[in-house]
Amino acid sequence: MYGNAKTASARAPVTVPHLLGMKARGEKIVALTAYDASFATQLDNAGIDVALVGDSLGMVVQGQSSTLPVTLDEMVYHTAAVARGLHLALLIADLPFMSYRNPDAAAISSARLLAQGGAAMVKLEGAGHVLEVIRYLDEREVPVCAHLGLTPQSVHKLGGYRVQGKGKSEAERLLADAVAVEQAGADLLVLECVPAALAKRITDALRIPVIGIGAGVDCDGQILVLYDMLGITPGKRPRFSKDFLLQNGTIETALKAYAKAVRAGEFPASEHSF
Ligand SMILES: Nc1nc(=O)c2c([nH]1)NC[C@@H]1CN(c3ccc(C(=O)N[C@@H](CCC(=O)O)C(=O)O)cc3)CN21
Ligand SMILES: CC(C)C(=O)C(=O)O
Ligand SMILES: [Mg+2]
Repeated sequence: MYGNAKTASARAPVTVPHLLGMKARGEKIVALTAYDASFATQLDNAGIDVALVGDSLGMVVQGQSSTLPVTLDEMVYHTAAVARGLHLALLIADLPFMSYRNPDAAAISSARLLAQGGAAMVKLEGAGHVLEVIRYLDEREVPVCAHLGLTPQSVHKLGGYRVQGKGKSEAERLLADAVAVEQAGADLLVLECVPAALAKRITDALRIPVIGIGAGVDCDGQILVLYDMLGITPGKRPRFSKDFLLQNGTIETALKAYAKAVRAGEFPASEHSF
């Protein structure tokens, strides 16, 4: 049977070494975003492995048009709320825009997310100068999730929310960045909106687990924005998302159906991939 699908009471909390073991054993990692305590408990009850307090909360909770306005105070607030409802899934919190602009800022920001927010890991976007930040945090025992491909905090440079790594040189660059973040000490990598074939190459090249969103079925795990997979995000939803509430009727069964589909390699299908 799949790794973490036992009843909540029988399961042990998910840890960083546990996720590495899951990759080694070929068990898919199931992740979702969460922004409050009530949904956090729903995630735990459904056997979700990883909960991310994403800065996507700026868009789906606050109604902003990008993730850039989200502040560290807001991330700490939501992370602490999620932590109160979460006892099993590994809790990751996004470092918001500019909160990791240099190693010192990143350490101060991460300390707040871990100490006040109760997160077990922080997530940051990009490579380049961010490699030095990852190294600095890793040396200070802060678990780090890297995030490459479509990095929403770079929306103004990218020119929109578009698939990344399409050309040959862009693909090689992305693979090199992925190897570099692992080398710098990242414990996990989120790969967003990249062609499925490239995501598979990157996943095969890395020792650390790769969690995909719009990155095809061959990643070590999947993540979606919770409100997208419950069909409650207003307006246009990304093509890679799927409404699991529609066919399942309750939030509990929708979350369980998502977890089951990811573990069976049935989500994402080709229509959710690039
Ligand atoms: N509700 C929500 N879901 C998300 O997945 C999400 C957020 N918000 N906010 C932060 C970022 C922004 N993301 C996005 C937003 C839009 C697309 C999008 O519309 N993509 C096009 C593909 C464009 C192309 O083909 O290049 C799509 O049709 O899905 C993708 C990622 C992912 N993240
Ligand atoms: C979509 C995920 C990976 C994210 O970064 C967020 O929710 O902010
Ligand atoms: Mg984010």
